[in-house]
Amino acid sequence: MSDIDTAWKRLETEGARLRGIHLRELFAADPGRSGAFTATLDDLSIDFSKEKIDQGAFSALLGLAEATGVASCREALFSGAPINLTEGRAVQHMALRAPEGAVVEIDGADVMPEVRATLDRFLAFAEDVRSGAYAAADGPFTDVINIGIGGSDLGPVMATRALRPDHDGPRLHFVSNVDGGHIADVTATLDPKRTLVIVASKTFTTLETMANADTARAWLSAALGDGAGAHMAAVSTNLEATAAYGIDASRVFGFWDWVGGRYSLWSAIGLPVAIAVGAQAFRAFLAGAAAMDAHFREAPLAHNLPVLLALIGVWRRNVMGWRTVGLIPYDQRLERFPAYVQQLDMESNGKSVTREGRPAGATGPVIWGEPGTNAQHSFFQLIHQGADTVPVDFIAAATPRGADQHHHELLLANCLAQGQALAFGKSEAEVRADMEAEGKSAAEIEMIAPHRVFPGDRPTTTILHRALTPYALGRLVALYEHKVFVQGAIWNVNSYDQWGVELGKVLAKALIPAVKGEALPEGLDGSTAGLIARIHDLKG
Ligand SMILES: O=P(O)(O)OC[C@H]1O[C@](O)(CO)[C@@H](O)[C@@H]1O
Repeated sequence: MSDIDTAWKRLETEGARLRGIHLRELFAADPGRSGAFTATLDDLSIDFSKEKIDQGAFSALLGLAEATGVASCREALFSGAPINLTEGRAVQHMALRAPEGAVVEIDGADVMPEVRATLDRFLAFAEDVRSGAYAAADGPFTDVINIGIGGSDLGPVMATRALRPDHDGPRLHFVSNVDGGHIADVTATLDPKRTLVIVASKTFTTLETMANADTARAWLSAALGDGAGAHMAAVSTNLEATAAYGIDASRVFGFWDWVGGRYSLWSAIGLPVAIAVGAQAFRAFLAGAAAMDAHFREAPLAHNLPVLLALIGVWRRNVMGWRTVGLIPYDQRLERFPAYVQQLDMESNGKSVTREGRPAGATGPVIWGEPGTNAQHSFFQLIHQGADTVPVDFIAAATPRGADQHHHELLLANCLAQGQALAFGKSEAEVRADMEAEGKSAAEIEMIAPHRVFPGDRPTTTILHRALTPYALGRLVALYEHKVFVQGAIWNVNSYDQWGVELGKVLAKALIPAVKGEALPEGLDGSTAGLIARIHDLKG
């Protein structure tokens, strides 16, 4: 049996043992377990004491990390080796936030001079837009539309909303969906004469983005004629395509094929964020991520935050067999964080073959979520009393930014209460005692009590930091990036390709003529042909 098989076997044994032990019992046996199962980096902590693990399981998880070579995979990542083997590329988004003086070599060449020059250039442009040094014909830009999708959209949207207290630049708007309603609704409220449009696309070929860019250009041209071009900027790795599209090179900002789309927020893809919050705050955001990079690279596995978060995920997914994870920020400004992590995690580790092309076991879980406390009043019912166990990550800040302290205390109390209720629940005996104290009749108690029982034993991990500053946001995003990397290493999948999105793109292109009313593609299946016929009927 290989070391890896032995490590998995040991975990199975630990899982079988712990499955039968309620979280209440784990806390009764070791009331101080939050000390043992909390890891910190400065003001950031991860408390995983409400997960169904104990020291035996924890040490088995660390054994798995060692057996699967997480530490050597981590070195390969930072070395600039082409670990994205299906595309023959290095994975080096960390270079985009590397500190002053760092040298990062890819293919034997230091990429940092170019990275720094591009960062300086796009931050200078952001400052020019903010100050009005680069202005619209009628005065400073009041509004900016970022057109992009996936990694060219979710990161900028998420970060712009998260950093609302730092937002002192022009208003930001985001158009991603090819649904014409999206761009129509955004442009309806804006003045083209005072709006800058950024077309953000790593490939500059994405159907949705190019269709929206064409529509935006037509909207600008209708108001500005030949002046429309001055209202457009682009971010891409495909500089030939941006030139062919006619966007002036002075407003085109590049990045590199060793930056995956869902890891590109740190590159010029972050331009809209920089326009919103300014260069200084953007640099603080990068510094926060760099601090997490240094921690991830240097900290021993047992105290390494991304490694621990990844191991908790492996325990939930592979040992306990729970298939989804709720990501619930108790922070309204992180409202798009679950969607951001959803792409980061599910596009990276939603794989079913190993790096060698053989069948992989259970890999990336389904990630979803909404901010608390809203989540409590919608789907938390199922998490408390549903038939499935749904593990949850909570994220909260100890202090608010630009918001009322009293509200924040209510928010935190709710976050903590959910973790308590999920872990410890409320037994039937407790429910009956409460109902008796409320003066309910024996018949009513008999009928209602089972419905009021909370089984508990439902795991949560709580991530806490001081405040959601640009630095803290950078650190948080990098935490999840590296967690995804560690899980990919353990599952032995390539976390950096996304072939699974390709087939739909090809099929959609082939169907466009038929949807427009031309001939159906040859050999089209009966269901799709029937749906197209129905669409034409309904169009009339
Ligand atoms: O930035 P691009 O090249 O337009 O791609 C957008 C998104 O599309 C994807 O390639 C998936 O289709 C994502 O990985 C990417 O973030």
